[in-house]
Amino acid sequence: EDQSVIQALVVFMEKLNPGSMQTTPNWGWNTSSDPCTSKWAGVTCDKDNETVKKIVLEKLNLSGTLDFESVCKVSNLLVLSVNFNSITGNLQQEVSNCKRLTHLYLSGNQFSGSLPDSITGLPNVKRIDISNNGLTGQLPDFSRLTSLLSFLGQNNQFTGPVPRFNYRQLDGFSVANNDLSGPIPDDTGRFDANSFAGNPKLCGKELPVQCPVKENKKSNFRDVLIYAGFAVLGCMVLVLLAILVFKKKKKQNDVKTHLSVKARNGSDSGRSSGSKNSRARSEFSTTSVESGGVSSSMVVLSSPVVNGLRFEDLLRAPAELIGRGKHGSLYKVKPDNGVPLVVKRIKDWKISRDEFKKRLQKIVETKHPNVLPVVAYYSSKQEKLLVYEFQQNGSLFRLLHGSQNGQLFGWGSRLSLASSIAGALAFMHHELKSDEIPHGNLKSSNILFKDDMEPCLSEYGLMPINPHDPDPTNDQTTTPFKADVHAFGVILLELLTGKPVQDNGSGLSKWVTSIVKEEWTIEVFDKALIVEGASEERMVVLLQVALRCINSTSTPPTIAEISAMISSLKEEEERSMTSSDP
Ligand SMILES: Nc1ncnc2c1ncn2[C@@H]1O[C@H](COP(=O)(O)OP(=O)(O)OP(=O)(O)O)[C@@H](O)[C@H]1O
Repeated sequence: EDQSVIQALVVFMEKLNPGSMQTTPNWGWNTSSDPCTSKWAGVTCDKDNETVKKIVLEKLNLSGTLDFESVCKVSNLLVLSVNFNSITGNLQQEVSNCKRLTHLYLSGNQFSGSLPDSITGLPNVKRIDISNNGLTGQLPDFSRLTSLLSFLGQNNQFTGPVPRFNYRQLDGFSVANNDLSGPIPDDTGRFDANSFAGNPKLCGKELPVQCPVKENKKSNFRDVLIYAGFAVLGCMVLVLLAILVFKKKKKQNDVKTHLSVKARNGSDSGRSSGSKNSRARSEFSTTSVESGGVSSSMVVLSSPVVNGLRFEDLLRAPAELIGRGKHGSLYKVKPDNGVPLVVKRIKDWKISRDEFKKRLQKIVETKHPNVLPVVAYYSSKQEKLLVYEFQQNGSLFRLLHGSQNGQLFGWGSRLSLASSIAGALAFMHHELKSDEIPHGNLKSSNILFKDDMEPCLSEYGLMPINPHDPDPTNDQTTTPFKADVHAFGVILLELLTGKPVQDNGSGLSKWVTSIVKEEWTIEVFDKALIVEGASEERMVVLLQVALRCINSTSTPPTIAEISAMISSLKEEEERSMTSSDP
């Protein structure tokens, strides 16, 4: 580090009253040594040992004041933690000089005074923990901080309203036990009463104190006029909308009638029995019945699940649209006295009937207990239908991001799911390599739980492989099999972070990679896993496996290699479970 920075750091430490700490061996923090090469206590530097990146001084009985002006001279400082000391005084507004700071931990001290507004000028800050201090005054508007992931300000004496944040983006938030007042903002979403408790002047739906309903009895003539104006405007918008919807419907209907011209059973589209599913049914039936003599084109596989199912039965049964993805729609269908099924309808797949049939035969032959079998399929020029058994226990996506947020989905189960799915995928890749049939659309909504909660891959090999797909994983050097490995890496990240995936997982993998670079890896893991006390060491290993799937450019590992790594990790986990008993 620069001599001037070293000097600033020494001043910073002096103001913290390190007292007897200075005599501990390897303490450092003096002008005659370098924080990186001499490894000062609590200091972490970059890989090349050139600049300080983290300063973590927790539980050291430090009692002075926090000199941001000095410490922020470290221009690359990412992490500053002084949790659990006895530091006093105000928080200087120079905190905002630490421009690159991502983590600020000041919990468990005796800071007083108000939080400087300048804190909202830290463009990269992700975690702020100022809980358990004696801070007062109003909290500033945090909505500018678009990188913020958590704010913990509980157990202080803040007053005034609950400030604005990008609540939807936060995974941790608390202002409990302060003296805040007024309503809690509408968009706090998944933060429950615990995040706000202990503020007697706060009101809200989930709090003991309800907000008063605003009464507006004295509406005068002007108000009436304004409302009338709005009402007229509203009506116009509604009429416009109705026209638009009507037009669209008409267009759709045109297509349907066109498609259903050849329908043998012309009554299908009009058979509205008055049940609530009738609309969905007609949509499914009319577009699917397009080809005459359909029975013969439907291949029903000899599975007890669909014993004797005929195409007509499928069309006659009530169908409910449950998904409309990039490649087609998904319907839940309950045939008379049969088990519930799902029908995937894929449109515009440029594949000949023969090729499709051959492909499906291959897929059907390749059976694995963790791959959901196709129970019937049908192909016509315009569309392909694939039938599976409906899985009532839902998908991995739902388990991780549904109402329970993965709370009850522990580390052991996640690791074992990863191992089963990797194993299944490795098997399928091995068997279908020469036919060049990868999964093609691997994601957490395509991992379903069977009745025994064993995970299974659904929709294997269904996706049209389009060479012009702008998908970054589909460049020339990337075979479709490699794309599966990449997608599997993204699923591992989802399991580890508990965060949903958008844009092909590139956002999530960038985020994880950046945090791992910061050497603050624990930050990426799902809180539920940390709370559970999952082995950090093994989570890090799985994270490295995930990053290898995602980041290897030229020669990514094969799924078989990945599968082997995960099973040995799982064995290690199992061994530790049996040996850790006292
Ligand atoms: N066999 C099944 N049983 C129960 N639910 C299913 C079954 N197959 C899919 N689902 C669920 O139905 C929903 C819609 O599935 P669909 O395949 O249309 O969506 P998607 O996977 O997001 O899109 P796409 O596969 O077209 O990219 C998903 O939540 C999926 O988990």
